[in-house]
Amino acid sequence: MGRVDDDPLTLAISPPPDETPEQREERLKEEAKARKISDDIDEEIKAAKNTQKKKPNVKVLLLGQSESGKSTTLKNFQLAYSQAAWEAELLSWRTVIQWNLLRNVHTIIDLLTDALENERASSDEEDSSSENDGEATSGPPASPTRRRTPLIFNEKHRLLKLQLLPLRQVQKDLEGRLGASSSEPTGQEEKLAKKHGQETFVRSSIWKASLLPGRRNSEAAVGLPKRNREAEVLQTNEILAGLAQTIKSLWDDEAVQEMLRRRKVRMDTLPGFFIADVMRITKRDYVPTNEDVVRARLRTLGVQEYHIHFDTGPAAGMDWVLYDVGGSRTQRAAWTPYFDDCDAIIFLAPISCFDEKLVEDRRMNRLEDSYALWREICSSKLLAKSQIILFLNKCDLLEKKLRLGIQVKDYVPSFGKRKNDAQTVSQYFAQHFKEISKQCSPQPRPFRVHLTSVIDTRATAVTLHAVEDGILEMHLRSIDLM
Ligand SMILES: Nc1nc2c(ncn2[C@@H]2O[C@H](COP(=O)(O)OP(=O)(O)OP(=O)(O)O)[C@@H](O)[C@H]2O)c(=O)[nH]1
Ligand SMILES: [Mg+2]
Repeated sequence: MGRVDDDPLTLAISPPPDETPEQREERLKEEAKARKISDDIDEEIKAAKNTQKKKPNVKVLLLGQSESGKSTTLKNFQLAYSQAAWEAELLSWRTVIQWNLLRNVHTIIDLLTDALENERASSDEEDSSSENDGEATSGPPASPTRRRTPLIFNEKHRLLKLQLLPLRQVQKDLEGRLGASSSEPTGQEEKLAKKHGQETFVRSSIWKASLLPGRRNSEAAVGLPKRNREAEVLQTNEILAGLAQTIKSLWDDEAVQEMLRRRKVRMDTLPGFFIADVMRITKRDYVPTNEDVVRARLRTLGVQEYHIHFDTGPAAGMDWVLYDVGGSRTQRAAWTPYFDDCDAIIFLAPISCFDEKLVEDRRMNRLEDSYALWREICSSKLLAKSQIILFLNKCDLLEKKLRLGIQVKDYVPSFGKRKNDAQTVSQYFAQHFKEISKQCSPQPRPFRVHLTSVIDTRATAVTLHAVEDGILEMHLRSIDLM
């Protein structure tokens, strides 16, 4: 091994042996200058790297059909990573929950009205001796068009209807506060509501700020001075507290429950189901719980941007931008401009919907619509480099349906004679999504899937941590490549 002095580089840059003191001083000055330039360059590179790492926020899009659980997933992000903001906004959800409750009430009242009218029509034609004592009857499901429907309602029900009449106006007021707009229907409730001329489409972008006490007026405040608004809120709370017991009587009524069973309306599986909690949520000092907020239903219109700042964990110090979009067909054209530059898509497919039809197109099976949408997203060239994470959502409802004996093969013939249990069914659906991803992706991409029930905030927090790690890893890798 040679001595350091023999090293050609050392020899080349070492001072000449006959250097004078002036030359030495000059040389040292030059060396200091060069060192400064080199240090400055190093600093610039470091700063550039830092800004590169900070500048492009992680950009995530939540996609999927309407009612697939996109906004609910967003709420889970906020709950897990922006706790302070989440808690500050809890109270604003009270209005949405009250509105959801009133929609439950009016779904029942509309069915009841229908049944009562039907009763009158049939009793006109029937022998008056056929009227019973108003007790609920058992037997085949009642159909509104079928004659000789056994009568199951009495004066009590007409009185309940009358007592709850003021709630129509309260619902309208709440819609005004939330920013009611179009009349695009969703599901059974909306169909009925539409029939009765109710507004059912609520804009979710602008309502929050105006509903928090002490917040400044915003677009959603619909022109009401703050004091009037607060008075209106108090009045709503009072009316609801005053009618809570009547709403409970309606819900607990055996004939009403029998009517729902016969008409195959499973209220507890409808989005925004709160009537069973009426006594709790109409208390004057009610503050929504986390679970109430994730169960609250408010449709998204357009594309809404949310910023999440990570304080802890592997993404600490970073800002993520999440885009929550409206999922119904008319809303989907607005998604594409957001594909550019997108790090990851969280795609939600509600797998409990295998036996349901799209509200906006009653010929289209909801699972088929999810497959078609997934195909489009996977094949998008703009998204070729984006990570796509699939949430097969509403697994809790899938289990409920299968327990009720609903057969997947009746709606998905290719499912054949496989076991009709949640595990087999979800794996079967997952496999189908996987194949589409493999066939349609412009370049190979890993298939990442999670079975979720995003109303379960604890389980979802665990899923989100896994998602966070995956997205972050890919984001940092893409920065390294820049
Ligand atoms: N039981 C159950 N309900 C869920 C689940 N995920 C979402 N929901 C409920 O389904 C309803 C619709 O969820 P959203 O998150 O509002 O749906 P979305 O995809 O944002 O719908 P749009 O805004 O219309 O595109 C809400 O009332 C949720 O509480 C789930 O996994 N299980
Ligand atoms: Mg939404």
